[in-house]
Amino acid sequence: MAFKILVLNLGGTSSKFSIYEDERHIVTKSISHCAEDMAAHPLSKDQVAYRKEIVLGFLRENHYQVDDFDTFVLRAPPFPAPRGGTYLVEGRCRELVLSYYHPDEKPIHGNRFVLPLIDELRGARNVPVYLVDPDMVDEFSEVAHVSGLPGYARKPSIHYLNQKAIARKYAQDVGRAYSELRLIICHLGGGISIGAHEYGVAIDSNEGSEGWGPFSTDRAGTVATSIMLELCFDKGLTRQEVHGLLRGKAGLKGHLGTDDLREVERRIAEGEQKAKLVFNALAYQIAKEIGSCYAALRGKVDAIIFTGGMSNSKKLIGAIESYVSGFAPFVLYPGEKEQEALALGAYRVLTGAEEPIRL
Ligand SMILES: Nc1ncnc2c1ncn2[C@@H]1O[C@H](COP(=O)(O)OP(=O)(O)OP(=O)(O)O)[C@@H](O)[C@H]1O
Ligand SMILES: CCCC(=O)O
Repeated sequence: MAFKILVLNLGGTSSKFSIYEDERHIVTKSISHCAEDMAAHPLSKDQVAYRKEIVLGFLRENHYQVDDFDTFVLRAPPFPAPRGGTYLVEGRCRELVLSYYHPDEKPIHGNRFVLPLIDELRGARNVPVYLVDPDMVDEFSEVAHVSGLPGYARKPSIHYLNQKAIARKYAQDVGRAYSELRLIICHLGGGISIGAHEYGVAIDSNEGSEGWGPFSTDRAGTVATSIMLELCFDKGLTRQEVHGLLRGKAGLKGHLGTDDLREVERRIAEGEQKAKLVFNALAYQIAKEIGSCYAALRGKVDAIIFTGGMSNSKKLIGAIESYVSGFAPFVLYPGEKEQEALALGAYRVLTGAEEPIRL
């Protein structure tokens, strides 16, 4: 009997569900949630209810029931995982994952409420739940950790799961080992993370979740200290309001009222000058971040790889290329390899090929 694996990958604005039987992909459904649906389910607990119904619909469409599954595998929230691998969600690991769930607050990202959703789905059944290659695995070099503020190290926040899966896929496609390549990997999704990978190790990156780097669909990216001070102390805003502004009402959404790059492209095609300027600024900031990874890799780069939903945009890739095309060849893997990476990570531990990590 094959192991039946349900993969749940909830993004900020998207939901991706897959069913695998052993290593075999059966079906995937990918949904981009429209702004109206997100607004109709404003709190994290509302999102649990909303997306649970979508999962159940996906199972019905494909003639599966929740009880058919031997395991659930999830994209993890950004907890400080000590290393890459497959984590069993029990004990301390479970506590850490649940510490990101704030039912009565606006959700930051789907990975924050996916475990409560699974808990509702599995009920009393003791089905193992796994996480694979969590986003906050820290492989920074020693020098990359040092910030200018003593006591506050620079820390990575990259789409670790997808960055690693894409790096391995590229290595396989060119018939080389990931451990012998120097790569810049640009995950252009709801969030943007750009990583410098040196011989199989992500030695530096921007802070894709909450911090420095390019702005993204709805996040501000780098913000000057003086602006932070003004927001925190001069505007009478609460901590939650400042956070919501920087992550949720910034980036494309802040400038143009949409976090959908396809809509931005449509508006540019209709002649909207502001959309054009913001689009060009996005490409410019991404190119500059690629430049910083290029420096981290001492200018020796085998490929600059693009992945994530926004990598589908030929216009965006073209605009980035106009700045950094001379650095290294561009390689495109639009979308992501996260579903497969999650399923195979769970499969390895189910079959005993790998020990799960327990915290
Ligand atoms: N064909 C396309 N052309 C242009 N942009 C696209 C296309 N498909 C998706 N996008 C854009 O990609 C972005 C969403 O990317 P993606 O689905 O990878 O994000 P996510 O999974 O929600 O978040 P994250 O990648 O941070 O986990 C949106 O801005 C969307 O408009
Ligand atoms: C690395 C960024 C992951 C997220 O979108 O929070």
